[in-house]
Amino acid sequence: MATTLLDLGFDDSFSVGPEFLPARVTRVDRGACDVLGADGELRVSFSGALRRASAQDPVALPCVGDWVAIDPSTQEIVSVLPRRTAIVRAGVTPGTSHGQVLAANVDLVYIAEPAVPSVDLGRIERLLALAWESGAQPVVVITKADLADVDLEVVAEAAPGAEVVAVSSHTGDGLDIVRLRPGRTAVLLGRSGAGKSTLVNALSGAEAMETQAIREADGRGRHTTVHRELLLLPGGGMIIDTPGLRSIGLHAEEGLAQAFSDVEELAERCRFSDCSHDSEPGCAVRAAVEEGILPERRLLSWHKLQREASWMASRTDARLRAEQERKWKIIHKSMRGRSRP
Ligand SMILES: Nc1nc2c(ncn2[C@@H]2O[C@H](COP(=O)(O)OP(=O)(O)OP(=O)(O)O)[C@@H](O)[C@H]2O)c(=O)[nH]1
Ligand SMILES: [Zn+2]
Repeated sequence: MATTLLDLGFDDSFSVGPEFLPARVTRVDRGACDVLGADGELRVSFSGALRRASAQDPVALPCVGDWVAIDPSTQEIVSVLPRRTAIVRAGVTPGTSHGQVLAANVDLVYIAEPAVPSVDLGRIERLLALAWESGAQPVVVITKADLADVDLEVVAEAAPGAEVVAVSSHTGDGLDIVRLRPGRTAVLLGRSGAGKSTLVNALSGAEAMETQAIREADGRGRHTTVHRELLLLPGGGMIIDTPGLRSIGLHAEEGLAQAFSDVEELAERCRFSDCSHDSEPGCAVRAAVEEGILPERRLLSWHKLQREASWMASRTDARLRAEQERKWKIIHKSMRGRSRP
């Protein structure tokens, strides 16, 4: 069965000029991309204009999941189409755009959290903030559900607005709930060892991702899922597996507000509109904790992630700029190397 643009998630909201071909990025490395289009797979490079634009602003670089316009005569990407959703690594300060887009045009964010040793609600909350910030719909996926019973109600309390499901890639339980309709794209987030690759393999019914055995065989050990890849699943739908996002920073103020919509709602009744729910008089959030309406853990989490978000905001801009400049130096060096006779 041939893959159509619709199967890849293309719709009226994306458009390219008549002289260009639309295609979806499945992988990016060293200034080139693998893309999938109506005519199948292609390896394409970046046009000069795109290189220049990306040097100014790394967010202009194509990333996995992007829809791009290809010039068929040069096999180059001439532009990245406006993203419907974007998972961004901390560093995008509002008003500037020094950051890194990890995945684009994702419909669902699967937050994988293993049932064992124990479900870490704090990590789920942090990834939920990131997910909400992306514009995609989060789903909390408790993995390895064959190993422990998890109270999904407790998880749901930490995840207002998100569906919570339990799956086992080993027994197949719950897999049907996370299967995707054709044209839909999910990205998997979660710490290393959460069972992301195993879940992708279970959904694709094949060894689509590098397995741990291979990783160990090549002597590099674990944590070496190097390439972000967009995979077409056999029953339709696409899944993006990113490297273990353990250190993903938080820069998601709106996302935080949504991940903590219960706290935000209570905060409307605080005496001060800028209440930090700390020691201010008339704090409705602390009152709710005292009355047992809001779990204290939720308020502590909220404090922790708020602090982290503002710390990231002050720190990441400079660091990311340096990182991107270094990257571009390497790319420019390799381009110079290539043009020598
Ligand atoms: N019992 C059980 N074990 C699982 C399940 N899913 C994954 N595992 C095991 O958990 C370990 C880690 O799984 P991976 O799929 O490699 O985890 P990952 O999230 O891809 O890890 P990184 O690539 O490091 O980010 C492996 O030993 C898997 O066999 C499951 O549903 N049940
Ligand atoms: Zn308050």
